[in-house]
Amino acid sequence: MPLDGQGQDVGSEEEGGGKEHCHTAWTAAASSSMWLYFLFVCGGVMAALYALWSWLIPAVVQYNPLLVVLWHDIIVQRVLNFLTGSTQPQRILKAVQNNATWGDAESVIATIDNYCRRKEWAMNVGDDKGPILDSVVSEVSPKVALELGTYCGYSTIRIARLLSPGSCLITLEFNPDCAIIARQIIAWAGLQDRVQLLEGPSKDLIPQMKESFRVKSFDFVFLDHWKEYYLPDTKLLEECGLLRKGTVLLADNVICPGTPKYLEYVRNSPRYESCYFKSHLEYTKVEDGLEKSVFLG
Ligand SMILES: C[S@@+](CC[C@H](N)C(=O)[O-])C[C@H]1O[C@@H](n2cnc3c(N)ncnc32)[C@H](O)[C@@H]1O
Ligand SMILES: [Mg+2]
Repeated sequence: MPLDGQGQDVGSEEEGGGKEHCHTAWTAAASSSMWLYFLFVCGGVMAALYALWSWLIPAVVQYNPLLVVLWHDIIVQRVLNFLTGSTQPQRILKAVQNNATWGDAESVIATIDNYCRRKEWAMNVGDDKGPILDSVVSEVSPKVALELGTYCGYSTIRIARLLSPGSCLITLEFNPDCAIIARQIIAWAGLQDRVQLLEGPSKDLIPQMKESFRVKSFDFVFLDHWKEYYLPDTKLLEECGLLRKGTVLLADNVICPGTPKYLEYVRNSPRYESCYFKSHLEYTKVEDGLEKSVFLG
């Protein structure tokens, strides 16, 4: 009996064990297929988000000035700052160090354009308006040039690489974090000897140009700092006697974000002869352009 009982007991245990084993195998199979399904859904969601982030939204917003600023300058930049623990100028410097040839200005320009077209938009004058800037600089062939607003040094490099030996470019930047990066990018392009980067607000530095930096007058001025300063700084340059008959002012972003007061001034003042070069806001399809204004004295 005990044997039978034991035998019966063993038999029923084996049966129970088999059922349990079967049940466990089913649970394992079900949970692994649930996992596979979960991973598949997550992968799909990630792929869709990536396509939205890197292709669909940029393709849609590139036609609208407000959406461009909202998406690229506010959302994407903040997300990348948060995820990478770095600033946009630091990321641009890294792209230059990883991809551009040391001492080769053209390769620095191409690297920055490539990075800003493919990875993240930045407020450089860019590769659409860049050739217009190049042609005006080449035509003027300035001995002494001024740039208002350096950011990472992209336009500084575009201008400085076209200067003849003995010429120089003074560039002003009031954000010290940008100035640190710009110095390194300008050095990477091999142009540090032709460029003097001054840190501080234009309204304080412009009046010091004659005494502290021995500038008689500028042959060329590139205006590309915050748009509300274009007009007051132009008037300051006039008051300080830093414009001579024939000085060429070239102003970026006169349509987007726009500089209506400056445009009204240079287009209506008898002291300037002004013309517009139509193009696009950097790395987008939004209309923007450069205003070239020759100071008549
Ligand atoms: C549009 S970004 C310059 C882009 C640069 N010119 C390029 O194309 O590569 C404008 C820069 O001007 C600087 N800035 C704005 N207002 C300024 C001022 N009043 N004085 C000096 N720097 C200024 C900002 O900190 C910013 O880095
Ligand atoms: Mg600009």
